[in-house]
Amino acid sequence: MSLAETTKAPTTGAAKKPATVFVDGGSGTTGLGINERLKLQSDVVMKTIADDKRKDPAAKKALMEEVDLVILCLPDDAAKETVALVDSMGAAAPKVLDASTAYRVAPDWAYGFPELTPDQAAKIKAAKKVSNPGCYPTGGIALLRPIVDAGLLPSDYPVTVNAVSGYSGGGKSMIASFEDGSAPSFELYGLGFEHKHLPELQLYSNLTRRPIFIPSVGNYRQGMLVSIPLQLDTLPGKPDGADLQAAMAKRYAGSKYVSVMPLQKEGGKLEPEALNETNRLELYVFASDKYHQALLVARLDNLGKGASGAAVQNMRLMLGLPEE
Ligand SMILES: NC(=O)C1=CN([C@@H]2O[C@H](COP(=O)(O)OP(=O)(O)OC[C@H]3O[C@@H](n4cnc5c(N)ncnc54)[C@H](OP(=O)(O)O)[C@@H]3O)[C@@H](O)[C@H]2O)C=CC1
Ligand SMILES: CC(=O)N[C@@H](CCC(=O)OP(=O)(O)O)C(=O)O
Repeated sequence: MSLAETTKAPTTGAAKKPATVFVDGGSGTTGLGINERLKLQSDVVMKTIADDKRKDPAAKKALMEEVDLVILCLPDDAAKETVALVDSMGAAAPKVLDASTAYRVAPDWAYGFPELTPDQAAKIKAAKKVSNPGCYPTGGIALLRPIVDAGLLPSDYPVTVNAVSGYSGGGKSMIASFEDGSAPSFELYGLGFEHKHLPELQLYSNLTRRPIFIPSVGNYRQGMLVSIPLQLDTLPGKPDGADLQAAMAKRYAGSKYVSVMPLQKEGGKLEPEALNETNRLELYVFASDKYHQALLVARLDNLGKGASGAAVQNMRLMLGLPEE
């Protein structure tokens, strides 16, 4: 057994000493958010890399030999490079949690949405490699999967997902363009029907037909709404809003971070920033019995349950630590 192996903390049950974590890409938007959250956790120790070595593969590898888990907060190509390093480490390899898009539909990775199904948290806990979900899919999948599983929405239904995000969702370059005034107040994007979140949105919602996904970004820093309109009389069995809300409430009963809100029949308003700085996700069903129409809406912080908050939730599962 190598020296590095002997330094690995147990990953099941309560750790006897603090677990060790390295955040690769720790100075980016998602990495900084994770660092802020980890400062509040006494059972996890962060190992940091010298600033002038932060893109040096040899320095990364040496650090990864010392830690139980590495969290990748990198662009996709850089994430793939670090995963190749991990794969070359044999038994000394740490567990990997990747915040990029690179491995979200890879069959040998666990998808890091613990609330997806009743057994997903156990899969994440047991996995060596976990992909942290995209922010928009977190909202879309959370709304769709329970109603597809319940048979209320056919898996080949023509689903449309609309969403708005704060500009921090685009990382350092988008933040700079909004904060220097060069970006518009609001814009639609992803208009080529190719947004990088579509594969995971379709796969983990259990949809056989590719959804239409139209994201947008507004001139505010963080917070997101993901909404899905439904013509209820086109669904087999003609469910009403209460049926949809009940299926979601059943799936997420007892969840610490996902809340299914009471059925909304009086209309109203929703703004995207209410859950900022939390790891929470709220799910709403707005419905009209008169017109047989419904709107499903997820509200979350794109930097919280949509990125860093979810990463810390997954990290704790992977390290065998209790929920925060
Ligand atoms: N922002 C968000 O809401 C979300 C982001 N994500 C994902 O998380 C990942 C990071 O995104 P985000 O934090 O927004 O991006 P940022 O652009 O804010 O940060 C990326 C960081 O990675 C660093 N970096 C780039 N290449 C390397 C390398 N080879 N080795 C070490 N560090 C490197 C960059 O440094 P430098 O600037 O010096 O190149 C930068 O600090 C992406 O894959 C993104 O898709 C996921 C969910 C939500
Ligand atoms: C507003 C904005 O630009 N948002 C980003 C998604 C943020 C996110 O979840 O990123 P990853 O899937 O890369 O992890 C985008 O649409 O590309």
